Amino acid sequence: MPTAKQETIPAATAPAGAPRVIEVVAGVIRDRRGRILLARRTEGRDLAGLWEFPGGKHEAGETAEAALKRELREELGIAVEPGDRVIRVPQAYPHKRLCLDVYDIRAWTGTVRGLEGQALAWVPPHKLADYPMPPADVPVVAALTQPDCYLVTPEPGGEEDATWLASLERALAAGIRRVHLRAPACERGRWRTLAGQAVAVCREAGAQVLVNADAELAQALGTGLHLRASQLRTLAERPLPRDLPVAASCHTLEELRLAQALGCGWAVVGAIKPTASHPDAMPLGWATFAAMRESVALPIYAIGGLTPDDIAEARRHGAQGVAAIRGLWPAA
Ligand SMILES: Nc1nc2c([nH]c(=O)n2[C@H]2C[C@H](O)[C@@H](COP(=O)(O)OP(=O)(O)OP(=O)(O)O)O2)c(=O)[nH]1
Repeated sequence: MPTAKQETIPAATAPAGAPRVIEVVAGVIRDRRGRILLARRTEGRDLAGLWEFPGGKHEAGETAEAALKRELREELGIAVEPGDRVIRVPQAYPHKRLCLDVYDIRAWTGTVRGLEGQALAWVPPHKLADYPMPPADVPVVAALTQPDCYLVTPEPGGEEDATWLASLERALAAGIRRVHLRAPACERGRWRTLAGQAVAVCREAGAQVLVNADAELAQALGTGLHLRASQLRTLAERPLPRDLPVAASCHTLEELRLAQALGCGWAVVGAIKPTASHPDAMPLGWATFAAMRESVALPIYAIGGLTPDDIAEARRHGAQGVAAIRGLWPAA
């Protein structure tokens, strides 16, 4: 992963007439119990009352590392050693555009104090989402608490079901913890049985499961639901209860906005690179991905010709990580 020592990267291509992008750097500071420090934005400032990761704007000519060290000394009275990047989130607000570049703090010394009158809270990672935060922080919290790989299953096709299930088990053994069960070409009866077996295998491994498109099958199996982009236009409300995840595949900003309005937990956007399944499709590329991500506050996986080797690049453009069929399915 890149570190804060690296130079600032230019933001996504700005739409014509868009305001200049403000570079903001923030740190994930942990205590010995693994809790993460949040600070509350004080009255009279933009986004007052919301909780944030401590940090602030770059001063002219400053690197991310220098800005982070200065901000955390001024705001909290601590000396920090920045580590790996968590995620860099391009985000548009109604009156400004910023890039929130978030780094893990590898080590720190001193006593944490709110030197600017800000309230502070040490928060266990699983409780971060309970704190009201600015839109740019939604992908940050997801990056800290949710899987960076989202496996999309390949069609079983002519393969034996047992062989396909054994491959799924190998993917889970390799660390996959979020699975999209997808086989639109599979005969329905066969798929219902195979999907049921796959859900059992995923649960055994502690992985979260979503089935593709079929809300009835998701309800029957008690899984989440991954919507096709076309379904976003037909649904008036979230098709599952709140405790079950709903996600969506999106190709346009309009679809991303529909996914957000519907209450999807995350989206998948691509194709970033050319893929074997869509060799003639024009790839989106990372800059367009980042420009799309700027306008919603959703965690977004990048898809299309990607593997785990692309996770750092994905995070650098504001993605939660990578979604893939071939890139995450073990070789036979
Ligand atoms: N430090 C920090 N800032 C964040 C986070 N999320 C987020 O949207 N921001 C925004 C709020 C601010 O607009 C900007 C950070 O600016 P700042 O904290 O240095 O400065 P400020 O209060 O003077 O900013 P402003 O009112 O002029 O916008 O980034 C976050 O998690 N941490």
